[in-house]
Amino acid sequence: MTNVQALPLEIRNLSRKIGSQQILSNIGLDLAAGELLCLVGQSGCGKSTLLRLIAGVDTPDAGVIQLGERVVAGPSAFVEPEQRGVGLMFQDYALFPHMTVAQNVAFGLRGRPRAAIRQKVEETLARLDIGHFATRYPHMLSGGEQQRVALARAIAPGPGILLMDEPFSNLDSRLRETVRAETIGLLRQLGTTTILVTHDPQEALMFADRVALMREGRIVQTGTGRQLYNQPQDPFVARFFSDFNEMRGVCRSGHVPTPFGLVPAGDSAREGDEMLVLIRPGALQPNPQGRSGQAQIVHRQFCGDVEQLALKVEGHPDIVTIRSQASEQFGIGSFIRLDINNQGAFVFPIN
Ligand SMILES: Nc1ncnc2c1ncn2[C@@H]1O[C@H](COP(=O)(O)OP(=O)(O)OP(=O)(O)O)[C@@H](O)[C@H]1O
Repeated sequence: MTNVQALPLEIRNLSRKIGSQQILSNIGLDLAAGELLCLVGQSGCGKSTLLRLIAGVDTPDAGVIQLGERVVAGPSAFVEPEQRGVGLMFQDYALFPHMTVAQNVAFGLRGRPRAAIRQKVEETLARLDIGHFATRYPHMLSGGEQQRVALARAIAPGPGILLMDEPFSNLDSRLRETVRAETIGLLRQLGTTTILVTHDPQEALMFADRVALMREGRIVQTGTGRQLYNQPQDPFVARFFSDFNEMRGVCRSGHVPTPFGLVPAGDSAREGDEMLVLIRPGALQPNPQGRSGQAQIVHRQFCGDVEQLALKVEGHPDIVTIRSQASEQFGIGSFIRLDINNQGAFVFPIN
C-alpha cells in the first residue's frame, strides 16, 4: 500500500480574525510532497486554527491555501472539506462508538463502490496490524489500539495531506513513545505529507523534517530541528527548545564579557551595544584551568547520565546551572572553575 497522492502544500499571507482578536497574521508555509512538518508553539498561539483552515472547517479572512495544483481557499476559491483530500487525526481520536473498527475505517471511504471499500478497509487494517479487531467496538480497545484505528481511518482514503493535532498527548508516556515511533514510521513508509501539531519541543526535534514555531498567530522561524536549536533567530526561539543561564553584558571589541569568559557578540553587534547572553547548562563544564571566577556548588542532582549542579559564581548575581558527566563527583560547598563552550552560547541584541 503506497500513498501516491501525497501533495505539496503552499500557504501565503494567511490571516484569521475572530471578533476583535487577530488569531493568525500573515502565515506563510511550504511543505514538499511527503514532508513531515511539526508545528509547535505555546497554548493559544493559533496552531489548531491553522489546521482548521487547511482542513476547510474554517475560512480565512485573507490569504491563499494551495494543495497540489488546487487553490482550496483564497479570495475567489473555497473547496469544501470533504473535497480537499485532507486526512484528520485529533487528540481525542473521535472514533464513532456505535461503529465497529471496520465501520469506523470505512467511514472515510463513503461514496466508493462497496467492494472497493471492503478491500481498502481490509488492506489498511492489515497494514496497521489490527485486522483481528475489525469487528470490535472502540470501547473494547486499549488507548493505543484506538489510536491505531484512528490512524487507519485517517489514511485509508489516501489523503493528499494528513493533519494531526496533538495525536499522542492522551497516551501515557510509555505507550506514547511506542505508538509515536510506529505511527511516524508508517507515515514515512507511505510517504504521506503530514503536519503534526505538538507543544512538545523534543517531539518536534526528534521527528520532523522541518519545524515551524508559532507565537501569537505568527510563524517565528521555520527550519530543520537542528537549525532552530543551533541557530535560533531570537531569544523566544532559543528558549522554546532549551533551558538557559541568562545574563546581560556590553559588546567590547566584538565580544561580550561574561563571568565565564568572552563570548563572540555576533556580526551585527556594535561597540557598546547592550546584549543578552544565553548559555546552555551543558555548555559550562568544570575545568581546573577554566576561565571563570571561583564557583561554589550549592546544590547537586543526579540525573543518570549527567549530574546537574547549581553554583554561585564570583561576579554573577544569579545561581548558575550546569550539566556535566555524572561520573564526576563534586561535594556541596566545594569550589570549582568553569569553562564555556561557545557552541552552546547565544548572544542577542537588547532592543
Ligand atoms: N471560535 C473561536 N472564537 C473565539 N476565539 C477563538 C476561537 N477559536 C480559537 N480562538 C482563540 O484563538 C486563539 C488560538 O487558538 P488555537 O486553538 O488555534 O490555539 P492552539 O495553539 O491550538 O492552542 P492549544 O495548544 O492550547 O490547542 C486562542 O486565543 C483561542 O482562544
